Amino acid sequence: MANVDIRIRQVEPLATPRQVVSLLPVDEKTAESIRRSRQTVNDIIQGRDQRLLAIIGPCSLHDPDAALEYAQKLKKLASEIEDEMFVVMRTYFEKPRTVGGWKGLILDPKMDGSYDIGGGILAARSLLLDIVKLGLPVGCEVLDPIIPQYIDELMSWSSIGARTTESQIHRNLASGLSVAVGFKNSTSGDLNNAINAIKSALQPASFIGMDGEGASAIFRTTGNDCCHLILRGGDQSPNYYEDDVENARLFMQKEGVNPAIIIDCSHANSRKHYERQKRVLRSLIDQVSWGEKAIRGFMLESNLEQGCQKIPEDLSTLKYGVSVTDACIGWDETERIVHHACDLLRKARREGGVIQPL
Ligand SMILES: O=C[C@H](O)[C@H](O)COP(=O)(O)O
Ligand SMILES: C=C(OP(=O)(O)O)C(=O)O
Repeated sequence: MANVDIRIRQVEPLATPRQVVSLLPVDEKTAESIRRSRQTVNDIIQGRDQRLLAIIGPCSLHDPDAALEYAQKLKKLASEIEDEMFVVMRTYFEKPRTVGGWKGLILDPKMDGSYDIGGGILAARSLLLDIVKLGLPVGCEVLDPIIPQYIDELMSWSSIGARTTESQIHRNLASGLSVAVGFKNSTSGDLNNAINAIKSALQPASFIGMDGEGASAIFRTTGNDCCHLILRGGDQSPNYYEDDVENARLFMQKEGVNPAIIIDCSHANSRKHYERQKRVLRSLIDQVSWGEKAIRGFMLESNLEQGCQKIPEDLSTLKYGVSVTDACIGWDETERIVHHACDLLRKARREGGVIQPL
């Protein structure tokens, strides 16, 4: 008996990226609209477009019908506020768990521990295609380094989560992704790892990956000049307050990186109380109105219905439009607070560009 793979139970074939892409191709009109939205995101991150990047959507997507219904509502909202905000739908299919739990639609689309990853990749790509065809850009967390081969041409923005920001594999990946990449601060609240990640991903990298044909390949990247910091709060406290943002900006400037900051209204910034996201949003809108230029956008965890639910044994009892991971604000509240935020920004601009601090 060979001494290899002693802890591998089974190895199964998986469709190559090329096969999946040819089954679910993107048409030229949609590809062009993705190119444009990527450029807008890059312009916001690099300070050429003064609007806020608004990354809004469910903590995770588990039901394609509900996700598409949500996307239709978000598309309408996006066009109502496009003078102040550029909306990207949060379309998260991979969930990094603290210990365990459902790991997202790509890994476990049937939500029963069967890990039908082939089915999950098809479901995710098909849903992303439906959403981008509405003219709504999408953004995902990149967790597994191979998955981008299957979906990255559809994304306009991406993030590296708090638990992987320190990982060289993810930094290398970010240096080669076609989109702007936000690095979250660590779960402890430490910013060093994220700033180091931004510096690292700016550099060209070489790493081993899988190409479109499913073969091992060496990828050599150009480096990514659209990486930015996402403040998500830490174990001890939130980090969206004025002092936190100022400190982060000064730190980034000192380290010679573009001071582009996105504020995550959820996670440790809301202390995982979904209804507190609106106070984070209000604070960052005030800071932008007072002239804080480093804030380039925000993230909101929002769904059709508020709250969250445990995944039940009997999946037929799942509540429609309710998150199965972190709790979200519901749609009506999302519309209300985002409209309110835009009204405040418009008012600030009318009153002379920005409202001066006292
Ligand atoms: O955004 C989702 C969660 O905060 C993240 O995946 C960690 O979740 P967990 O602590 O419930 O595992
Ligand atoms: C997992 C997430 O966030 P974080 O990495 O900040 O915990 C998330 O945004 O879904």
